Amino acid sequence: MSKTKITDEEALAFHLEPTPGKFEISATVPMTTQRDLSLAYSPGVAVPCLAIAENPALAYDYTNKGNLVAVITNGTAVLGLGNLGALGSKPVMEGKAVLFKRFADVNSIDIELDTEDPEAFINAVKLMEPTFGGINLEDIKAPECFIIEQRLKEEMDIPVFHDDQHGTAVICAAGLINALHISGKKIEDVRIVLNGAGAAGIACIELLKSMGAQHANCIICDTKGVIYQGRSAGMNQWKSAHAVPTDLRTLEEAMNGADVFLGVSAKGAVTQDMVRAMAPNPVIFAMANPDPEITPEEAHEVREDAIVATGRSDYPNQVNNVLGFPYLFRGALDIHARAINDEMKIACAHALAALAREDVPDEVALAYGKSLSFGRDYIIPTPFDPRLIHRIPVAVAKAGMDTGAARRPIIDMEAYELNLKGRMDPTASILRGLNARARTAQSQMIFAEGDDPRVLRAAVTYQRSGFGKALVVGRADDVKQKLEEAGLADAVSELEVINAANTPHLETYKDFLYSRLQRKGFDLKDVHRLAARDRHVFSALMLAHGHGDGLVTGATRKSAHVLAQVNHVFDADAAHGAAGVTALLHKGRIVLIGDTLVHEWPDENDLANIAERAAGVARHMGLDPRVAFVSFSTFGYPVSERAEKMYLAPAVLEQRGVSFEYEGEMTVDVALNATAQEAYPFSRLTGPANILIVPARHSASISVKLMQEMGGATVVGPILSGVDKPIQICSTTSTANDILNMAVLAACDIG
Ligand SMILES: NC(=O)c1ccc[n+]([C@@H]2O[C@H](COP(=O)([O-])OP(=O)(O)OC[C@H]3O[C@@H](n4cnc5c(N)ncnc54)[C@H](OP(=O)(O)O)[C@@H]3O)[C@@H](O)[C@H]2O)c1
Ligand SMILES: O=C(O)C[C@H](O)C(=O)O
Ligand SMILES: [Mg+2]
Repeated sequence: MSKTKITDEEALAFHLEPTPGKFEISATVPMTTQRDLSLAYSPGVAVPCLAIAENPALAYDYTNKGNLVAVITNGTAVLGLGNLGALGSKPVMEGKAVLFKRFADVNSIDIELDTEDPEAFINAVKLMEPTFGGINLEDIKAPECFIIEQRLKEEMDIPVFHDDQHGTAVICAAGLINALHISGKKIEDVRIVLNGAGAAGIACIELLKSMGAQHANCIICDTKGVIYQGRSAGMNQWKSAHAVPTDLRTLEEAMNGADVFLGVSAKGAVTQDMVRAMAPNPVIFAMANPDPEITPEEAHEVREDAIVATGRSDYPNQVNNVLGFPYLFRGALDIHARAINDEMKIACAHALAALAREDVPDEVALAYGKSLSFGRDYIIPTPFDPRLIHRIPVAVAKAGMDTGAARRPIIDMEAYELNLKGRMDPTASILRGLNARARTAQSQMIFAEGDDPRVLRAAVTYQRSGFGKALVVGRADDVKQKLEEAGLADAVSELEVINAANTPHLETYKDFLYSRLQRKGFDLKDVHRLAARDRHVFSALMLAHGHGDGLVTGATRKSAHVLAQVNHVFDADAAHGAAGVTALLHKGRIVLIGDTLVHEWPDENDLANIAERAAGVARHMGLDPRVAFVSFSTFGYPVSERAEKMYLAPAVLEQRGVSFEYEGEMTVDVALNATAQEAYPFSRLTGPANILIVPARHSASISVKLMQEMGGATVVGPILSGVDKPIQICSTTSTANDILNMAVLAACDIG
C-alpha cells in the first residue's frame, strides 16, 4: 500500500501556480476579426436570442447550456472539515468543476452562496435555471440539504443532484455489491453499522435498503451514538425514519459482530478495538474526507481478513463520488434529462460494480504501476480507468430513457459510445502511461544542477511521486539552503547530494575521461577541471559508470553548451546518430518534430536517421509512427533546390526498408490535414502524420516555439534519442514540472 506524501507547501503551490485557482474559461469560436465579433456579439447574436425566445429547446443547440453544470454550495459541510463558510469551500468546488471536465468533458463552474438560510439558497439556485443543464449541489450540511434538494427537484426542470447524498450512495452501493461478492455474504443478511447520519449517511442507507438491506439489520450512529427508537436528542425526521428498537447505545457496542461498517462521519471515529470485534471478513468503508474514520493500515493491523475502502486516492479501493457525478451528469446531459432519478443512479452503481469485475486493461495497470484484478484490493474501478467514460454514461442514459427522464432520447447507442470515447484527450493517457512506466522502472535519476531551485523541486517530486531515487549533484549546504527557501525543508534528509568532493569514484572518472580526450587536445589538468568542476560532465561520468540510471540537465545553461559538455563523455552527436525529438501536445493531438537538438543542417541520410529515431520515440509513447518530410513544396511543386533533400529522404528510407509509414516532401497542412491529403491519392500516408521531419534546426525551433507561444501547445522535449544511456536536456526556461517530465522520459528510456 503506497501513500503519496503531500506537504502543505505543495498543496498551496499547486493552487497558486501557474495562476491562482484551478481553471479558466476559454472561447470555442474564433474571436479575431471584425466579422467574428459581428457574429459572436451584436448584431449576429440577436438571431439565436430570438430563436431561443421563441423555442426554449433551442438553447441546447445555440448556447453552452446543454453541457454546463453548476457546482453549488454554501460551505456548511466541506468534506469532513465542517462549516468553513462559502468562501472557504471554493477550492473544493473548483476541484469538482475540473473533475467534471477531466473525467467527463462536462463544463462546470463553481458557485458559492453566502447563506445558511435554505429559502435564500433555494431562491438563488432556482433563478439560475436558464443558465445550466444541471445543478450539482455539494457539501451542504444535513438536514438543510434534504429540504433544499427536495424543493429544487420539484421546482426545477433540469437535473438537481446532491452529490454528497446520491453520488456517495451510488459509489458506496457499487463497492458494497462487490465487497459482499468477495466475502460471500448477501445484502439481505448482513448487519450494517453506519456512522454519520448526515447528507451522505442517510442517502447511503436509503439506497442500500432499496437494494435489499433489512431495516432491522442496519444500525445508524451520529455524534450522540446509536439512533434508537425513542431517542430525542439531536434527532430529525430523516434520522427517525431509520431508528430501530435496540438496546445498543454506542458505536462500540454496535460494531460488535457487524459485517459492514460504513463511515461518512469524521476522522478517527473508529478504533482498532471496534474493528477487532467485527464479524469474519468484515467490510469497512471509511469514507470521511480527507481523513478516514480509520486508516487501512490500522484496520489491517488488527484484521487481515478485512476488506477496506476509503475516500482517498492514495489507498486501494477509493470509494469516492468522483466515480459517479461526472458520468451521471454526462449521461443525463446527453439525453437533455429533466432529472437524475433512482433508476439512473442504480444503473450507475451496477455498471460500476460490473466494470470492476471485468479484466482490467493494460492502460489502467500502467497508470497505477501495478496490475489490478478483481479482489480485496480492487473492488471498485479506479478513477483513471478509461472505460468509465464510455461505459457508465451509456448505462445512465439508457435508464433515463427507459424511465421517461429524457427530453431527447439517443437513437444510435453505438454511435453514442464512440462519441464518448472521442471526448477523452488521448494526450492525457500518454503522459499518464509514461508516468506509470517511470514508476515501474524505479530509475535512480541524476539531477545535474542541484543549485537550481526548479531542479531541486523536480528532484523532490520525482522521489516523492515514487518514480525512484533522485541523486542531486551539488553542494550539500547549498542544496539545504535552497530547499529551505523553497519551503521544502523536510526534503533535506530525503535527497542524496553528490559532488566531486564526496564521491570515491573521481579518479576512475578522470581516467575514463582522459582516455576519451587525450587525443583531442585535453591534458590531465583540463580533464581534472572538467570532471571535478563541471557538473554536466561530472553527472555524465556518473551515468557512464552506472552510478545512476538516467540524467537530467540543461536547466541552467544553453542546450548547445550542455550537449557539448555531455559529448566529452558520451557520443551524443550527429555523427553517431543522435537526434532530438520534440513532442507537441495540443487539443488532443500529439505531433513529434525532429531534429530539434542535434543536427544543424541534416542531409537526406541524416534526415532518414532522424525519422527512424523519431519513429522509435513515437512507439515508446504508444503511437503508430507516420512520418512526413516537410518543406514549403508538396511533391515537387514549386520546384526548389532547397526542398531536394526532403524529397530524397523518403527514398533513403525506402532503401532501408523501414517498418513505418513515411512520405514527402509536403507542406505542413498536407502532412497534418486529412482533407488536404485527399488531393494526393498516391501518397503512402494512410492518415495525418504524427511525426514531422523538418529541413533544419532553425525550422524545428521556429515551429516548436510558434506552437508554444501562439497555439498554447504543451511542449515535451527535446527528447534526446540515440545515445547509449538515457540523458535528457531541459531548457533554461523549463519549469520544475517540465524538468520532472524530462526526468520521467529519461526514466522510461524513451530515447
Ligand atoms: N467518500 C465520499 O465520496 C464522500 C462523499 C460525501 C461525504 N463524504 C464524507 O462524509 C462525511 C460527512 O459528510 P456529509 O456531507 O454527510 O456531512 P453532514 O451532512 O454534515 O453530516 C455529518 C454527519 O456525521 C456525523 N458525525 C460527525 N462527526 C461524527 C463522529 N465523530 N461520530 C459520529 N458521527 C459523527 C454528524 O452527526 P450529528 O448529526 O450528530 O451532527 C452528521 O450526522 C465527511 O467526512 C465527508 O467528507 C465522503
Ligand atoms: O470531495 C470528495 O472527495 C468527496 C465528497 O464530496 C466529500 O465531501 O468528501
Ligand atoms: Mg462533498
